[in-house]
Amino acid sequence: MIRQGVRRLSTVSNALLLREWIQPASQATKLADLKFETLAITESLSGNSTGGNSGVGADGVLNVRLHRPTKLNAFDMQMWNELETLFDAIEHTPEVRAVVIRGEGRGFSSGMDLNVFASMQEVMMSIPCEARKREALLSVIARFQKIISAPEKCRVPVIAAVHGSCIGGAVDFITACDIRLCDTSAEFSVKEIDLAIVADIGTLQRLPNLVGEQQAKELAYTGRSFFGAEAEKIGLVLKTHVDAPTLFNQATTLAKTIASKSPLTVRGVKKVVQYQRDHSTEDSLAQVQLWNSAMLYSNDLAAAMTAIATKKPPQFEN
Ligand SMILES: CC/C=C\C=C\CC(=O)SCCNC(=O)CCNC(=O)[C@H](O)C(C)(C)COP(=O)(O)OP(=O)(O)OC[C@H]1O[C@@H](n2cnc3c(N)ncnc32)[C@H](O)[C@@H]1OP(=O)(O)O
Repeated sequence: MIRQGVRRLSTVSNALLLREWIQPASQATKLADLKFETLAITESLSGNSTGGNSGVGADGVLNVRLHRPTKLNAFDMQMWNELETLFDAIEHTPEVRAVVIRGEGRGFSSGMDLNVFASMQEVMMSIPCEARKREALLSVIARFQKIISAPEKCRVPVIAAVHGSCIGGAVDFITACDIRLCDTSAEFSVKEIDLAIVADIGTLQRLPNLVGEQQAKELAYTGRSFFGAEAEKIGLVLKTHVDAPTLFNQATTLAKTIASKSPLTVRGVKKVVQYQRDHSTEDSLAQVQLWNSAMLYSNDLAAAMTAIATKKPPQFEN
């Protein structure tokens, strides 16, 4: 009797834990339960925000703001940690179908908080062994890279809506997003060269794919500022809008459109497009064969067919 009871208890908890792996809903990482200081989750993308966290809207769009407006949304350690937590929580919140991210106040972000560089040096200097010091620095750079890569790894599309300054680490961040939109006030700079740093958290890896190697090198060698119109011309952003309200409106419309599509299919498109970037056409065609032979016959296909036949919008599960 006792052994049977033990077996049943462990079967139940195994199933529970497995279900969390498949569709995680752990309270600790649910978006609505998180409190952020340097990020704000807002009902809409427009208007000013005083912060707060209202969770994801019924439309499946998560509106995120970098929220240190008095410091031009520079990434301090709190913000790095919160971005990591945010993207982890998005994976654990199935209702999120698309993410839009913007900056609060005067711009998107002025990149790494310069105080972090000073703190990094202080922490590294406190490690007496040269090898361990370098090992520690390597692991710190790897952690920054992981956080910057989070939008690319995210299971849903992430749209960056850039107004005002977008400097250094902020360029690293937006190049890992699926789609970048901006307004005419957007001012970009691959600023690391002016700090005598080889940009090391993503820009030099992703920017050449977006704008071409020669153009990426010119921007990274000079650190010069360039504005929305040029960013669109060279292919860094998809579109430059006339002003910030229009930008936020258009970003929201795009996110809502994406969120209305089959989430399973959107996830597939993201994976397939990402795979083709890093593989040959032949390998990528083979990958999509596998994807669709596994995923084509979904409830979403049936819902889409019914929607076409009945001329009613389809309803998809997350
Ligand atoms: C392992 C490495 C990992 C990551 C590496 C990332 C690399 C980078 O991100 S390099 C780029 C670093 N960023 C910068 O160099 C930008 C510095 N800021 C500026 O040059 C200017 O602030 C500006 C963006 C040109 C805007 O100028 P302005 O409009 O005149 O505003 P300010 O008065 O200068 O700024 C308002 C307020 O914000 C503070 N602030 C702005 N940016 C930063 C920042 N990056 N770090 C820390 N603080 C910043 C600025 O000091 C002001 O604060 P006050 O308290 O009001 O003085």
